[in-house]
Amino acid sequence: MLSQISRENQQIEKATIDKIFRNIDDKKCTIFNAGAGAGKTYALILSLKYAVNTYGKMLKEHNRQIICITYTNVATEEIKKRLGNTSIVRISTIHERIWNFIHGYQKELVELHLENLIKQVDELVEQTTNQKEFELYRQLSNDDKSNFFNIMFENKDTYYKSYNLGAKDFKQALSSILGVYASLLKNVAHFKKIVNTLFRIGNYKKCIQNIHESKPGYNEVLYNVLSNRDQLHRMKISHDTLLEYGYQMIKKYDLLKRFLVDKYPFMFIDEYQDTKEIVISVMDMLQQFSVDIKHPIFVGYFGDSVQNIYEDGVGTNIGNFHSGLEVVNKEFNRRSAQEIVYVANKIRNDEIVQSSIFEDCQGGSVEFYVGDERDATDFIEKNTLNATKENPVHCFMLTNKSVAQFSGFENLYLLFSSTQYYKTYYQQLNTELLSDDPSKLGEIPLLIFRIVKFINKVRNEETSITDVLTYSIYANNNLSQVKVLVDLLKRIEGTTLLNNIQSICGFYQSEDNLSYKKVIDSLFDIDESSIVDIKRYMIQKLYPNMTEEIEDDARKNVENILNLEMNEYTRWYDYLTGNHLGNVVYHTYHRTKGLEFDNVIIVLGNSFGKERNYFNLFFKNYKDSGHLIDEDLKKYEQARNLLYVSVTRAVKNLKILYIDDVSGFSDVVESIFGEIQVYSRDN
Ligand SMILES: Nc1ncnc2c1ncn2[C@@H]1O[C@H](COP(=O)(O)OP(=O)(O)OP(=O)(O)O)[C@@H](O)[C@H]1O
Repeated sequence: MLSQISRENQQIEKATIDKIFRNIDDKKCTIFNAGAGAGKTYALILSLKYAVNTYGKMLKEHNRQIICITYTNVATEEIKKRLGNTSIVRISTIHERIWNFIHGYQKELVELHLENLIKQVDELVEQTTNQKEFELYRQLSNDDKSNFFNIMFENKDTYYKSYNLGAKDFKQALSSILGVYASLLKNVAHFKKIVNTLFRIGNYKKCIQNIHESKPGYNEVLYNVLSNRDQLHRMKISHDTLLEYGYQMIKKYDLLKRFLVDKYPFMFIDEYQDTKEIVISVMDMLQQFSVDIKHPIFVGYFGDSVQNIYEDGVGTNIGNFHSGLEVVNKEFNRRSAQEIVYVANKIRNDEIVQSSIFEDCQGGSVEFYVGDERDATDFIEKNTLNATKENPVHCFMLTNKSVAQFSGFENLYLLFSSTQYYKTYYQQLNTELLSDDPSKLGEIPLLIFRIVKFINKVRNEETSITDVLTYSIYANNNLSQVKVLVDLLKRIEGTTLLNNIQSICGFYQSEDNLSYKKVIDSLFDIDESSIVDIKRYMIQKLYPNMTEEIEDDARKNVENILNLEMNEYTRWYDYLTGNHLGNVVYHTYHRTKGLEFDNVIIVLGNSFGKERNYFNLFFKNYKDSGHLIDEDLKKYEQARNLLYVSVTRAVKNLKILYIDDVSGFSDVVESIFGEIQVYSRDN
């Protein structure tokens, strides 16, 4: 099955690829927008190879390169593997690339950073003048405001040490220090908001002053790949700010544009649909500029607007940000059996109607069952009896919770999802707690990920030293010093995450080993490497709008997160890093993007995330979606895209268990998936 291609189809496919090659030659910016499994990633690799073979010598002679931008680090590695070794193609995520574009222009970057700091100060000062939490603070005279700030600044240590205490103890710890300003403690949550904001303003102002005075460490902006929060006052930026700075720099400096278009005449972007608009604008700026100076570059976008599953992706709007793109289509499917392609076309229901490129494309299967949520475990068990570790069944689960439960880290998931931050930004859990790309994890999950990764590596006898220690550490120590350090790291122990962190911090305090301190400082990457600071940081991030009523719960929840067994964290870590140990592999729908599996089970239902009516909204409006507007249209398209991405991962066999009633739209379900079968545990 899926092996024989007629000469005619071969030629049609070749013509599509040739069209892309011609556009590369003619520097005609192109969008290859084709359905799932059409071979876009494959075509991208062929295009890269073509550019290398045709232009490699010239590029090398002129010290020029080809750029390929991928959506995740995982995709970067995959393309590197498939392309093979070449120094001419630079493959990376957009963040790494943008940083590479701008990091050499530190004078200009620092200027931009300074402007940003001034803007941030203005915005924070504005908050103190109009937000309700600052009401009492506003009543102070200017002298009192600065006295209050000075007192708090001098007593920063006490403030932070007391930060995690209950409201009563917190007030007690601070009231004597505050003297006449103790009345500000009336509402502890408001008080903390006031002090944190004033500290931030103070930090930013200090940083502005240090930049003006050219103090050491203030003549350079740093980007930390493994952190997703800005520390502007420390001259450190993270992902979003990096893109913003990149955009601003390229917009402002023609010389930089000139350098970039000369250096990189070919740029390829994979999964364009989920790329941020600001990135497309950067590409557009560069291309327009290249035309103006008569050194045209080639920009090629590879993707599928219907596979846009992240809200900040450009999707169908790409034309608004990069105009004049030449569209190349391909309507063959290279991945799946005909039975799956048929279902995919039906879901997509637009002008792209795929047919398999293979003559022997029959023999796959699609089965649609209706059952109960309680049937899911049984359904999966019965349908995976023949699965093996080498040939597993891949189950896409409707909820993050069930993925976590089946993968062995349900408690961790439940604790995070019950925090204030993730209750508010529920949709973010998908990426911020479950992404296989560390750069997409949330701030606290990423901190914990780093710690768990570090502990796992330290405990694993096969880990090499260079994997745990940075170059600067082992290069600045002699062998016996490195041994002392490694022995110390190996003494870190504990059965819970908290025990491990306590053990790490214990040695930090008791041992006089500078290298150890450096390793731990860069591991935690917070103000101070102490358990108090970690807790405070977790509370601040997971409860950004703290009120007195929720303070106790917040503290308890953070304690519970820390008190979870290390084994559970290791299972979460294995899940994130794709270290699958069983015959059945569980996925969130989002994580399956770009992948393909012979046998797929999808557990499906009406709701998705916090949305009660999601997939049912899609099925109900399927026959007449033209009347939908605004939120409903957005939701309809999101549900369609996610369903499309999911079913098109299957190569041969697809089984769907719908865990809600489908009677209101059974005709649509049947027209897409065929006969509806009723699943019952007793059969
Ligand atoms: N020209 C080709 N020759 C041989 N195999 C191909 C070719 N094009 C694609 N394939 C194979 O077809 C399958 C689907 O291709 P690919 O993953 O590139 O599709 P895609 O369009 O990127 O899919 P999706 O959008 O669903 O992620 C892969 O197994 C790939 O190796």
